[in-house]
Amino acid sequence: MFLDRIVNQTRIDLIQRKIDLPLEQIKQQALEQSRTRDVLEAFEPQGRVHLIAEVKRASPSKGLLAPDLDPVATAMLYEQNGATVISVLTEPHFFLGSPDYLTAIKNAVSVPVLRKDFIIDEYQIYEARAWGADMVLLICAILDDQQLRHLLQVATSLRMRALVEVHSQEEARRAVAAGAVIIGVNSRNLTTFEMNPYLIRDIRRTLPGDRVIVAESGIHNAADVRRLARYDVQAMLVGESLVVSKDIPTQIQMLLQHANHTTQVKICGLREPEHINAAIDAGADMLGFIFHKPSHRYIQPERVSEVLAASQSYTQPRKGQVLPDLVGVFVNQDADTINAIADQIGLHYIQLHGNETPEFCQRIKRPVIKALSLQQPADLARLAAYRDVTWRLLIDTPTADWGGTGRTGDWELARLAAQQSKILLAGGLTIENVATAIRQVQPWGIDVSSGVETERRKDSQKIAAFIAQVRQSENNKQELLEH
Ligand SMILES: O=C(O)c1ccccc1N[C@@H]1O[C@H](COP(=O)(O)O)[C@@H](O)[C@H]1O
Repeated sequence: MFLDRIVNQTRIDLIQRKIDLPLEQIKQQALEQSRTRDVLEAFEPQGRVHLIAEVKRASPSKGLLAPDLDPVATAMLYEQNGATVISVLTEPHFFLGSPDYLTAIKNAVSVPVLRKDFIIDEYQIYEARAWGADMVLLICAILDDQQLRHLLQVATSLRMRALVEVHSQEEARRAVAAGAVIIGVNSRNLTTFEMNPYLIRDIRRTLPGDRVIVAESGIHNAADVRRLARYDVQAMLVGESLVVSKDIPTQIQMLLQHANHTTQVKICGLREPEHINAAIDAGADMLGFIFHKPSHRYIQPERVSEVLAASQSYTQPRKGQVLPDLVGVFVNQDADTINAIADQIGLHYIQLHGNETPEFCQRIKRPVIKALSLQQPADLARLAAYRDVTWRLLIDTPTADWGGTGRTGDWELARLAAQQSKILLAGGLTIENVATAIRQVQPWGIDVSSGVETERRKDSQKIAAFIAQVRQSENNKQELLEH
């Protein structure tokens, strides 16, 4: 198995390196280095997704990626185009890395540098520092609890930061218990090389809010990074899609643009497989199901699994396609019922569209989208009480029917709300008005139901046209930013 092979090889290599340069000497070299560059400072401002750009020639899962790559020139290009941290492979056998690359890169850039390697011994941390690294990778899968704590403590004693990598809930729990501040969720299983793009979503919501989360592996395109914006990661670690790119600056700008300035789209009130297909094929980010019985869009909870199973796009996504997240919409139901339905269907978010209080939101065991309506500027003050106990706020048109009425609200008030919080804008959005809404309100996401229906039934063509319109308005925004 790969992980065993690489750890064995690392042990063998270490024996020789420790003979060539004993621990006391490498420690001395480490201590003689100038101050580390602080990764956590580099991750300011919070609320945006930073890029850790990786310099690697090869990987065991993909083979030779970029045989002619110039490590220093590539790292400089990364920095010039907005990378916050440079990750450097130093492992020579499987990744064709080298300590020399790390030192040369550290001298050529002004951002922090990560030693990306299979660290199993404190000696390697002193080495990392001696070579110039500001941060080290610690992989939970190859360390027991005692080793993890010890290596974290050695890194801290050298004023280095550690990126503690996990690939399961159990490893995430261990990382937190060991005191890891920066936790990387690797979508790739290092034993089988299998990818699980949904792992970050599931692990993210169990991690304490005060940890810095890094998404690792398999980050290639706009849809990949749009998802990361939903999981509130502070950084994405990207290697392969950069080193194989023919145009690295454009690839970096695309990743950063879509991770930080894209508009999330939720298509709500779905009840039929063909409309789920249409939403997925068009690139919807979230699918909403209404569990409010008086609504004509009501769907029985047990029916949701059936319609998803009958949706070909959901059960057999195209290669590389990542499925949208599932949102359940509830109005003034009790928390136990909501939590039970969420578990039963596997909902990812709960939208509360009634009079639910901030205290009630805290009883929901999934990230909460709280719908609020704004009638006058004074109503903006109500948002504050919900901000810390919800995942996102949703601004909908005030109506007696709670929502889904097809009526637009006050976009000026919504714009003010969007300046304070990441909001979803809902209420009367249509193919015709959505571009204006995005331009005027600048919401984090938009939510539509009536506007993609014909005679009270979802309309696949309208769903596709609506999402295309949103993406088009983003392209226009990008062009405006560039000129
Ligand atoms: O759509 C419904 O029937 C509904 C019922 C009760 C609460 C919320 C509901 N829908 C939400 O309303 C907006 C969509 O509004 P519109 O139809 O586009 O005007 C969205 O947040 C839905 O989740």
